[in-house]
Amino acid sequence: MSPTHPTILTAPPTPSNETPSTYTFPSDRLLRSLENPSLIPLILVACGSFSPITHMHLRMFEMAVDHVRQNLSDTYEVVGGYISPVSDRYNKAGLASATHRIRMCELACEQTSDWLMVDPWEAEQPDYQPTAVVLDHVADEANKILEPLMGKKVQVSLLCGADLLMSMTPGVWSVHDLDHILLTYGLFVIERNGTSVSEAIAQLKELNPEWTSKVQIIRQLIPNDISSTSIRQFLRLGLSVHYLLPWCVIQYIREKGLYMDEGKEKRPSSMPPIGRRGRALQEQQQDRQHVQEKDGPQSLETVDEERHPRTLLRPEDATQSSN
Ligand SMILES: Nc1ncnc2c1ncn2[C@@H]1O[C@H](COP(=O)(O)OP(=O)(O)OP(=O)(O)O)[C@@H](O)[C@H]1O
Ligand SMILES: NC(=O)c1ccc[n+]([C@@H]2O[C@H](COP(=O)(O)O)[C@@H](O)[C@H]2O)c1
Repeated sequence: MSPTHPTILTAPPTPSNETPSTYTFPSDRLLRSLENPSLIPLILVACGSFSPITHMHLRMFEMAVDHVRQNLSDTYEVVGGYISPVSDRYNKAGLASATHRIRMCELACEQTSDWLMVDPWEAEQPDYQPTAVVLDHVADEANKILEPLMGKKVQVSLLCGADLLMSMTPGVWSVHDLDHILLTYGLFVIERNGTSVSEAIAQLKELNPEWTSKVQIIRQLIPNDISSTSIRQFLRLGLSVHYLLPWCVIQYIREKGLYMDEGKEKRPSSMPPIGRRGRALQEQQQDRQHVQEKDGPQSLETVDEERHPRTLLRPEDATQSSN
């Protein structure tokens, strides 16, 4: 256990594998056959808040497909991609309701992609579902459909940004889940401004040298630093978010009046109130310079510690981490 992580006081409810009766695993866009039958079919799953979904969330999948084609073409063929929005039980400030987040993701996938899908299973569960359980769910459902058609098991992998990789420490994740995710599924990690990938990898290696064997790092050749937090801040300030997220999502946000006030957003904002913007922006730049001089490059609003709530352990691990 890392001594830097506080004792977990609130254990989440026991993960439930009950599936609501109306639920059907979305599979209409899954490829049913492989172009090269000797390869392993690969499904990418991105877990997160998606509040709201941005162009970068969608682009992560395209970057991962390019990465597979360029570096792993002798092993994998991508046959599907899923976005799995987290449920309302996720203890994070500033989230729209799961219903809205699912719908925004669906609109974005329907209108900007011909292969991405949204799996609402995680968001519709009454209890918080650890990411390991979500990946198990997708692997089970996808294999029910594809294994008989392809005669082999599908490999499911987690697609995420480097900040999520950096959060992978006992205290935020259970050791059992890290073991399961990193050894069974593997990770496709998109580098992200504010997180040192090499530091994150070193941290993971120190915990268990085997854990990095299935981690693929994807460089951002055209850096894109969009975050949902900055979109929410822009919306509150009445600034344009055009070209940062799909138009259909912008329309949905306007129609439903989402992200217009501070709401539950408690995390310190790096965006100043509109009247003081000029001066505050100046201060922000000075701060940023100070932080960069001190700690290397990072974005003020996206320090990893603020990004991920620390109350996601399974009950048995909460006990572990307080010892
Ligand atoms: N600009 C980005 N570069 C790399 N990865 C990203 C980027 N934006 C989002 N991601 C990744 O997408 C996944 C889901 O993101 P999430 O919904 O948490 O968005 P976010 O922008 O990080 O949200 P928030 O600002 O609310 O913390 C995470 O693994 C996150 O690291
Ligand atoms: N223990 C876990 O399974 C664990 C820990 C931290 C984050 N996560 C997941 O990572 C994602 C993080 O999303 P955000 O970046 O929006 O906080 C969420 O889907 C969350 O469920 C899972």
